Amino acid sequence: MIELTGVSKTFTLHNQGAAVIPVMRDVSLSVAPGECVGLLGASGAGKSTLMRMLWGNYLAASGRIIIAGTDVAHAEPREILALRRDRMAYVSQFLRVVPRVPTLDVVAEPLLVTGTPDETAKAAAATLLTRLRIPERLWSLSPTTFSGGEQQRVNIARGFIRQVPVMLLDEPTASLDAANRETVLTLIEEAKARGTAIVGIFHDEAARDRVCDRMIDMARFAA
Ligand SMILES: Nc1ncnc2c1ncn2[C@@H]1O[C@H](COP(=O)(O)OP(=O)(O)OP(=O)(O)O)[C@@H](O)[C@H]1O
Repeated sequence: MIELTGVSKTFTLHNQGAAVIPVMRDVSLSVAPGECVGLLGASGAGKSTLMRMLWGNYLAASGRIIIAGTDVAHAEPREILALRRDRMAYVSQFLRVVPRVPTLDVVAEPLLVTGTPDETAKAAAATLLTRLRIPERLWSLSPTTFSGGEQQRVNIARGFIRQVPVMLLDEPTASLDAANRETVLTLIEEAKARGTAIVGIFHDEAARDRVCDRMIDMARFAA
């Protein structure tokens, strides 16, 4: 479902004398449907960079990154957008939303854009918001003023509302209390059981031990 072959990445700092920073080289990795792979490595090892490459935000200097049939290392922007719309979800640590859009709509949006009827999408959003303990009185408000943990749960609800073949998770349990952390780990287990291939960064070791089938140490790919 996710297949990386010979991937390398360098950054060129054009505003600093075109300094070249090699970040990783020769990354080969495959993640099967239903498998969860955790990225390990010291700060600066390239975990976030790899996630951004999988998401199609950063180009690779070389290699192939095949995700659910699309080579994101070489795809046209419209192919990347189609992949994100239909086959891949990214739960980042931070919620980025258009101001004034109600929480229920923020969560339902990934379903609405793929043609799910309004009522069905909002019912699915309500179910997830309930599971993640966001009080109903907040659903009609924009999440921009929510607490860090509330925003993270809205982000998680939005990420898990569709059943997609590939998910990227960036510290999905970082600012959560025990009960919500448990819910998120159950959501991850449910996604795996449905066949979703997952790559994640988990600083929470117990969470990592529970949901990850394998860990990949980015030190292996140091450039
Ligand atoms: N946009 C960028 N431009 C230039 N260099 C970058 C950019 N993004 C990341 N880097 C560099 O790439 C290296 C890897 O960074 P990255 O954020 O992927 O590490 P990380 O393993 O996720 O670290 P952390 O655990 O601290 O988040 C760092 O040396 C960083 O300075």
